[in-house]
Amino acid sequence: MKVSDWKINVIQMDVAIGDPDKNYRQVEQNIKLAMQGHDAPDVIVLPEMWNAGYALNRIQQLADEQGIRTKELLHRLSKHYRVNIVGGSVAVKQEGQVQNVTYVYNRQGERVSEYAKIHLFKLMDEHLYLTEGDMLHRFELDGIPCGSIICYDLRFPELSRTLALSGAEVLFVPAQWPNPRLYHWKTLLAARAIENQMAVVACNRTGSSIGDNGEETTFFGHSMILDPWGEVIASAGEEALILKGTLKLESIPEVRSRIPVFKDRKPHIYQLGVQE
Ligand SMILES: NC(=O)CCC(=O)C(=O)O
Repeated sequence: MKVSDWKINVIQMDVAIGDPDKNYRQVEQNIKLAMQGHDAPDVIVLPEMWNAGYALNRIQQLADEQGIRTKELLHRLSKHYRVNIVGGSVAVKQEGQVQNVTYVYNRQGERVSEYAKIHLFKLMDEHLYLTEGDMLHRFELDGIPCGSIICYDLRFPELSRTLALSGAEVLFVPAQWPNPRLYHWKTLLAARAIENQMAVVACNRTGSSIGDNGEETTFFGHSMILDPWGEVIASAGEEALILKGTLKLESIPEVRSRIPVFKDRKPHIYQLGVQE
């Protein structure tokens, strides 16, 4: 099935630090809420590290062992509601190592993607507690080629370009991107959309957390849905809500033919490096 209008719901929620039970409950409630009424979405998107938050000192105990709890929840809800779910990301423990992992489920309840964050964010000590991923993944939802990255990965244009070159037309970006870097968040999201001529769907958490070091970090929300021209289709403020927007998928080939960026690339020159 290939669709033309894709209804997206972005769950911009607070995350209770170090309290997975509360977070699994509120994710389930939010997904149920999104599916109520006549305007049900095609895709639901969650934020980064929503199961445990950045309780990194305790992450070995709090992380989802083999991702079992998260996979069960996302499988059950995507199948029951026949909705695609880009499951934000969760802390997952496998063979003693914890990674920041995105699971994606299609409407049939099948897991179609698993991606571990590649660039760990040193300002939030991720590199001290987590193990980085080493592989990008392209997947399809409703016949639409998609890719996902996580938060700090957004600063590395190589990832979204690699995904776009592999055919991805929609990029999902779950995040816990804090103050005071709102300008970077908005600008980088628009840049990734414009340079890759792809739609970008970004889900940032809201609220605040007191970390293990006793410091409070506040998150500004501002989840966004952008079209492949970089225009904002929908944008949230700082409060918890479900951001709704519709992607017109036919605009992707239209934008790509208007300015043929991909045809105009010169990879043989990029590979030569820089002459000094
Ligand atoms: N959770 C993250 O990766 C945060 C990234 C961030 O805040 C940034 O400025 O980059």
